Amino acid sequence: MSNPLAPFYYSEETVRRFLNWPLVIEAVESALRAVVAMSGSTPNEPFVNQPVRSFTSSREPGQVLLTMPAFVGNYKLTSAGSGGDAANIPRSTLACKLVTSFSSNPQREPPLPSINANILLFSLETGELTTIMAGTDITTWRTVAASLVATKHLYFRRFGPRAEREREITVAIIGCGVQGQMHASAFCSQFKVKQLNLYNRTIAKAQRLSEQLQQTPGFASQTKITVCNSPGEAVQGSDVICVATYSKEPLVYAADLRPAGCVHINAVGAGETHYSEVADNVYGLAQIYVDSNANAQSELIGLAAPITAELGSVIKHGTYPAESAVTIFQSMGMASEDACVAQAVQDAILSSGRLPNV
Ligand SMILES: NC(=O)C1=CN([C@@H]2O[C@H](COP(=O)(O)OP(=O)(O)OC[C@H]3O[C@@H](n4cnc5c(N)ncnc54)[C@H](O)[C@@H]3O)[C@@H](O)[C@H]2O)C=CC1
Ligand SMILES: O=C([O-])C1=[NH+]CCC1
Repeated sequence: MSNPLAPFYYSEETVRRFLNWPLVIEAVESALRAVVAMSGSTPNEPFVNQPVRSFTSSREPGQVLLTMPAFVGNYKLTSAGSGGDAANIPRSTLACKLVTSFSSNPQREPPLPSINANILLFSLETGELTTIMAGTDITTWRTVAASLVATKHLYFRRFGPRAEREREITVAIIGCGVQGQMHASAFCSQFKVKQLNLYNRTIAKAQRLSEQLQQTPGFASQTKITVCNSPGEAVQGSDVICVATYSKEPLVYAADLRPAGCVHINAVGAGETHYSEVADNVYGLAQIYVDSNANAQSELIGLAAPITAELGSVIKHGTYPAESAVTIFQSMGMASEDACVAQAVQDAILSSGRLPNV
């Protein structure tokens, strides 16, 4: 019998209470691994059916609606975060994220986020819509988690299995909007960041982020923060670079990278194309990793260099880059990441005994 209360609704405020790094990182890593397997290729292994997402332009340039469906089969969520009876049981999720990107929203009065999302979860038995979950924070957290996972496997693991806990790094954040802010705080909380370089087109925004970070309880006191006057200044001497803007012009150039290489770049944002923030001469010397080859084929047309591999295959097979490599994680964002995180959040909410429709 249908649930008379369906679909359940979980607000942004409720979702936020259940987001934490172990839960989100585990769910995102599950999605990245699962996407490597084709549907039904190995029985009982995790797999993803993820058709290419659609982009619908709205009234003005810079206003777009993305439709992001995914089925993730046979994956496990074991972290304490997802908890309850659901822990460690293979599960499957059918979901669709609807997300808009309106790049001038932060200039509105009052300002609004550029990215606004909702995630729909469907019954595997009947196909009915069971849950609508606010997805704006999930989008931010899962995108940052993908960068954290990429940095662990494409940068730190070059230096051994414990390097992400032991090795001190300098991190550059280019673009201090919603993504840049969370990249900055997450990288400082998850890794040993000795130097954090912040750059934003409007410098005051980078200065505000610097002050906020320093006032955050528990913020790593060993991290020195520098607000930079140019992206080049932020990039120079950095081991890890996270770039998350709407720039149609390159902000990261080869001449600014450490001459000895040994650099990892998380290319998160986009102008008209995903790869416009990083110069062709960086792509030319780098190994390029993506979240999904299938999405790359339709969304990275014109990329200046070939793709090395999916991040999920590096995680699965331990095929880490050489120490001196320059690597780029070209993050596009995947529906399967949203599906796995939304499922983990729903599990955590239900195991807490919290009532839906809040
Ligand atoms: N890879 C993924 O999975 C995801 C990627 N994104 C992308 O990340 C980027 C940032 O998103 P949010 O932080 O939510 O946006 P936001 O609007 O909060 O921040 C954007 C930042 O970029 C800066 N910026 C904008 N245009 C610029 C330009 N032409 N040159 C230099 N700086 C510029 C702004 O000053 C602002 O601080 C966007 O391109 C968005 O589409 C967002 C969500 C997921
Ligand atoms: O994956 C995602 O949600 C997005 N990628 C670019 C804009 C939003």
